[in-house]
Amino acid sequence: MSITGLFVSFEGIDGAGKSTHIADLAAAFQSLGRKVTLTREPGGTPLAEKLRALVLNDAMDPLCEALLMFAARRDHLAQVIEPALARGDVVLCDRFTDATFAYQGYGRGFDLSVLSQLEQWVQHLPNDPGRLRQPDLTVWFDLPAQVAAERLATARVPDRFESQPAAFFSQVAQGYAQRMQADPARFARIHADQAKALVWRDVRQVFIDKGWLPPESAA
Ligand SMILES: Nc1ncnc2c1ncn2[C@@H]1O[C@H](COP(=O)(O)OP(=O)(O)OP(=O)(O)O)[C@@H](O)[C@H]1O
Ligand SMILES: Cc1cn([C@H]2C[C@H](O)[C@@H](COP(=O)(O)O)O2)c(=O)[nH]c1=O
Repeated sequence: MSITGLFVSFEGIDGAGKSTHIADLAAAFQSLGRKVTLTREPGGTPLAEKLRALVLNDAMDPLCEALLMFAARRDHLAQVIEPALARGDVVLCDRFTDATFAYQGYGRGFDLSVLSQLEQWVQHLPNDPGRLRQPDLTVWFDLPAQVAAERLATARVPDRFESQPAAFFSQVAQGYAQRMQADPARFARIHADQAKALVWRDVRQVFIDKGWLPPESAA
């Protein structure tokens, strides 16, 4: 019997708490005997990780930034995501294309129609060019920009994005809200301004409601 691959992306402004919960989700799926591919964007392949280092650290204009994000995504899809889904893995991806719309589109103000065109070019399915690869589920960690800034203040040295002002992240958050409005069935919005244990409870519940994880008592 073939197992169907599952593609889940995690989104939110920097410091929203994605990484904190992705590893626990991976463990929950592994305990069910599922093979998990844990990955991130930009990044996930040797080439895409090099592009990540460039976009996170080097000054560039918004078009260059958008092109590098999609170039990294193209390699990531071809080398990691599509093969993993074909094997039947659960792919847990820290950010995907919604981040490009939210950060480059809403944050930087870059033309959304150009981003849509790049999305068509990069994400068409290998065996069905008329369809785009999209996550089966996108978990959006929604956190006020000010709270995220406070969490990150002590956490690490900020990169090009993390050093943006709170106003930038409010625009990015608006971008995520628009993406969710355009495709509500794909999104689960998590209220990330709660204690870690409560955020985890809500994240886990989303997967239980989908029938992808068993209820707590049966786990
Ligand atoms: N619910 C929470 N309450 C308080 N602090 C939290 C909570 N969740 C995460 N944190 C802390 O906030 C910081 C950022 O969390 P995390 O790295 O998981 O965010 P992220 O969304 O992955 O960020 P980025 O996208 O920038 O990598 C970490 O120091 C983490 O321990
Ligand atoms: C995929 C993607 C990412 N970004 C930004 C968002 C973050 O600031 C960084 C990645 O850092 P993280 O700690 O791994 O979250 O990159 C972006 O601007 N556009 C994108 O498409």
